[in-house]
Amino acid sequence: MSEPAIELDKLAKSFGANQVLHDVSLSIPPGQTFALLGRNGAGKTTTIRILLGLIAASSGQAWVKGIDPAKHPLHVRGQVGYLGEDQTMYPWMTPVELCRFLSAFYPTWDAAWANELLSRFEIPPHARIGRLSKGQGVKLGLIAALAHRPSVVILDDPAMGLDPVARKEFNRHLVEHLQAEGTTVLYSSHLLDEVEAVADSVAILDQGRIVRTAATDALRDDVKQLVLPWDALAKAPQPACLLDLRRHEDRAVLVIDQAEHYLAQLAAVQIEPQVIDLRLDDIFEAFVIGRTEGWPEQPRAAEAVSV
Ligand SMILES: Nc1ncnc2c1ncn2[C@@H]1O[C@H](COP(=O)(O)OP(=O)(O)OP(=O)(O)O)[C@@H](O)[C@H]1O
Repeated sequence: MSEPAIELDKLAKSFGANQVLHDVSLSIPPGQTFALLGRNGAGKTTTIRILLGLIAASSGQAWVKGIDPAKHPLHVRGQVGYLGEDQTMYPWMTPVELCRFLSAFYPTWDAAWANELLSRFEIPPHARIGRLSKGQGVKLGLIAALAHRPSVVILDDPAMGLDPVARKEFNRHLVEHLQAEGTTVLYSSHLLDEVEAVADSVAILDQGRIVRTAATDALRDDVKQLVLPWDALAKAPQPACLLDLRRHEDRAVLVIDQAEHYLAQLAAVQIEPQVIDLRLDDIFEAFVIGRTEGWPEQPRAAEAVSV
């Protein structure tokens, strides 16, 4: 098996007394498009900054293409295409000048592709960068990150600040182009419907901990919403992987991980709930804000309930 393009092993990070990453481990194979999902403050940017050697982990290790960013930060940054959340570029240059400037640093700079992206993204080539709109600045940052054709690309919320058309352009064209080229892409995002369309795998980061990592399709297969009469819960085994439990009038609405296993347990007590497929945003929500308390007491003598 080939070496992972990106690997994290039990990464922890504290800022003073505030521990913001706990035991974060990940392995991303080459060519994969991997989305890091988390609410504000979950630790996405901190993880990315450690991967680029911009900050040091408190403990644990990270590797990009086998290189330790804590020891060789410049080597890693030379190999990776990176777009940060608050990328600042040289405001006095024009986009064309910036591309020329960057091409001197990267022997692999693809000037033709940079020009094609400048025109596809409708960036005024000769305007001062300081005068560009926020979205134009993000697009220019993407070009700067990608035009040296790195084999690993790390993007911190690349769609932030882009309008819906530009986001589609990013997802449909740019990410698909990178996928076709076999580039490894790690990106953080809040826009889950767009992630769903392109990410091979996702990790859900909640308060500095990875609570689930899976191939996007497998996650949709594993996590389901089940609807059954509330009274049936008393006869149902309590699920080991309950993510959310709500009562809607006389019905119980559950979100369950490893749903297939739990459905078999329910079938054994003659309960056949309605099974509903979930989108990635609902799955994410169940993991990070799901409520699991309130399971009814088991009755002393359980009777079979059919629904
Ligand atoms: N330099 C720093 N000093 C102190 N605390 C920090 C520093 N950088 C980040 N933090 C804290 O670490 C936590 C995680 O922040 P981080 O920026 O990694 O979150 P995020 O998941 O990227 O959030 P967002 O989606 O809002 O960008 C937050 O509580 C933040 O306040």
